[in-house]
Amino acid sequence: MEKLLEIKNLDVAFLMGNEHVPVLNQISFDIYENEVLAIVGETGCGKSVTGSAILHLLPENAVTDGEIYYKNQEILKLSEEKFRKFRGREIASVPQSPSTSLDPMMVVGEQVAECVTGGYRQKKADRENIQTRIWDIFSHLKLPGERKICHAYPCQLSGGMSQRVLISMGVIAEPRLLIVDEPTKAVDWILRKEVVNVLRQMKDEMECGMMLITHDFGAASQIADRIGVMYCGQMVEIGKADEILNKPKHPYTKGLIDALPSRGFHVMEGFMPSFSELSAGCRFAPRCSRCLERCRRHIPEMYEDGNGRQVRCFLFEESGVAYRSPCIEEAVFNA
Ligand SMILES: Nc1ncnc2c1ncn2[C@@H]1O[C@H](COP(=O)(O)OP(=O)(O)OP(=O)(O)O)[C@@H](O)[C@H]1O
Ligand code: NI
Repeated sequence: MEKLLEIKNLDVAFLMGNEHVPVLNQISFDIYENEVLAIVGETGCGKSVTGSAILHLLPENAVTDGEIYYKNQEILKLSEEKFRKFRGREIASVPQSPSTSLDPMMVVGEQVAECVTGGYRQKKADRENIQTRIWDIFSHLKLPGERKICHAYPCQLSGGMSQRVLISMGVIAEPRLLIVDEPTKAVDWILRKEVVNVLRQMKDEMECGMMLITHDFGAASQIADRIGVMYCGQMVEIGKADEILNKPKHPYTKGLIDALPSRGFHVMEGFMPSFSELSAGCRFAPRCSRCLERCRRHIPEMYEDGNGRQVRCFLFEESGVAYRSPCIEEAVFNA
């Protein structure tokens, strides 16, 4: 599979008065064509900032460093004008919540059409074209009575229908890469299942890569091909979804999985440190039950096993040994 997106050593800091608060630190990962990469991690770890950096949506007080390549072209440093040709058609995002992203005074068909350059204000032929495409996407997303729904106002739709309208807004321009930030955050349990199902169906039917940002490990493991785990502005582990779920290597990933209701609800102790008070050494060290003396003094790098699994943890520094021998690996965690 071809690489669609390649992020190399991305740093993002925010200027807060005279203070320079570093948030993202050396983030590197790839997204391949037609794959779903989920980014998980607890609140405030930098998932949305990463998505905003890709979409050129960071606020003015953000300072960035590093590179982001989309189909081999560097896009992080592109001017707004040059980036415009990527937004929508190449890289698009699904708005976060119906209540903040849908205009209550406008019929939803028109709002979806606005996501294509020119919207309904285009020539008649194009307008009809867009209309047909909206019907097509609505029926694809199993929005019953798609023609009628185009003329409905947001308050006339159920929660599940509104969520699907938002997804339509992301996919109407047929992007190659779709960024979906926290699709299940504000929705209840029944709706969550529905959103997960729609996304899973989209993954199978539409040919685009997807970056799914969520703190919901359950949703991530149901939809994603690979999962990247972030902690306090750093990527700490990345690998195939089933391997991350069934054989987590980083102690933080293991903690997140143990906290899942299906795995016993063992909630991790402690809190993520604040970005302005980071101590030397591994950022997870203060909460880590496997912490070694050196973890408090030195920052571990990302170690790679040669099969695409990366772990930022000294326990896997001698990856040749730790990765090749399952018994040693078990020993590390079960000791
Ligand atoms: N404009 C900004 N100015 C200053 N700090 C910011 C700004 N935007 C985000 N941050 C900080 O960056 C950090 C990462 O935020 P981000 O929104 O990426 O977290 P997240 O992982 O998406 O969390 P959540 O799961 O709650 O959405 C947070 O500490 C946040 O306060
Ligand atoms: Ni977020």
